[in-house]
Amino acid sequence: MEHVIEVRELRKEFKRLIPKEGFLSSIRNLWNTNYTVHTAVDNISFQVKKGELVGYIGPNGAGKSTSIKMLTGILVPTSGEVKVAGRVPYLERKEHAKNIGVVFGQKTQLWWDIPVIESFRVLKTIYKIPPTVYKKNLDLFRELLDLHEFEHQPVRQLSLGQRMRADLAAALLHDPQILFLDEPTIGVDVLAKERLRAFIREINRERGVTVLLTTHDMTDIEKLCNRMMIIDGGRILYDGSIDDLKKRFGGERTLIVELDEGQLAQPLDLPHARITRQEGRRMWLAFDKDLVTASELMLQIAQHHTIRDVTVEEPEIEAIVRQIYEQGLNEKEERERVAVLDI
Ligand SMILES: Nc1ncnc2c1ncn2[C@@H]1O[C@H](COP(=O)(O)OP(=O)(O)OP(=O)(O)O)[C@@H](O)[C@H]1O
Repeated sequence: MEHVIEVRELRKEFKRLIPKEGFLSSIRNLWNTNYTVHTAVDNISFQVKKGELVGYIGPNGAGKSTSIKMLTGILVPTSGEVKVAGRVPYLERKEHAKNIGVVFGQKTQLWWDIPVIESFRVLKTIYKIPPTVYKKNLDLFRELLDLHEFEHQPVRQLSLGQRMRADLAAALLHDPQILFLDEPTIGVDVLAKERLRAFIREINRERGVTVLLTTHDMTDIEKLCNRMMIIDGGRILYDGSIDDLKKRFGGERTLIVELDEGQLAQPLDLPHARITRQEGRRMWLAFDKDLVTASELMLQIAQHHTIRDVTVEEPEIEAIVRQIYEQGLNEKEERERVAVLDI
């Protein structure tokens, strides 16, 4: 299958000034040539197939925005290769722009003071969108995103959820093959999030638009993506399916059993489970699913106890990801490599 994003050994370093302190420091800083070099993206490699919807996650400062900026052509890499739809983004910015749509949740791409529909018309001219394509897309986005509610209002008057809907539509008017979404659900309420997710799913499935989604919201990832990449300290720590992530790092599941009154006096003898919590007649039993299944555990308990109710809790993706960030961060501290240059 065709790869629409190809990244090989991609690296981005930023120079940071080491400020001089003391007498006349602000003036002396004008001639300051002491820098530290910070590696924001550290030789990452990955490929994305046409039509994939990939989650790109990582803690603050991990290198997500820097990588997205290299993929969209805003930043020039320090070294390595990047190709999007067969083009090198920073070398062919104009042609590249026709292939991609970009939404930054924190910052609108629309003009603040003019009505949304006028911004769309400007984009139609900039991207030379044929009238039939423009009309077809606008009609569809009006229907899917209820744009008519606010399309004649200037962007500055819109709620955050409305603004995201307008930004999503704007990013897709020119039929791009690839959509980069940087926190598209940030700050919007639960219902509005659902609506944005439904739209992203629709354009991915129905139009085959490849999506790279950056978010801190694990529900976005669970509801939208099959594949997830975790970046930290500029390196990719995980690249695979969410199911595999749960299998590899999910560790324990929990069986919650509610026993009949008066049975708690008899101890539970379960070699492959341990009690992690108890409230009244309810017990939380952690178990490794590779050693014992939930139904085997229930049978073992039922030999000596009467079970009134039972539920199994899956490991939460949020907790797994938190664990990976914590472990990753420890490693990162060990390999902190900051070279001081005196240019
Ligand atoms: N223009 C710049 N100059 C110097 N350092 C930078 C610059 N842009 C980013 N960095 C640094 O590079 C690292 C990666 O930043 P980046 O913005 O890519 O992180 P992120 O994963 O997008 O974080 P967040 O989730 O907070 O948006 C950070 O340490 C950041 O301070």
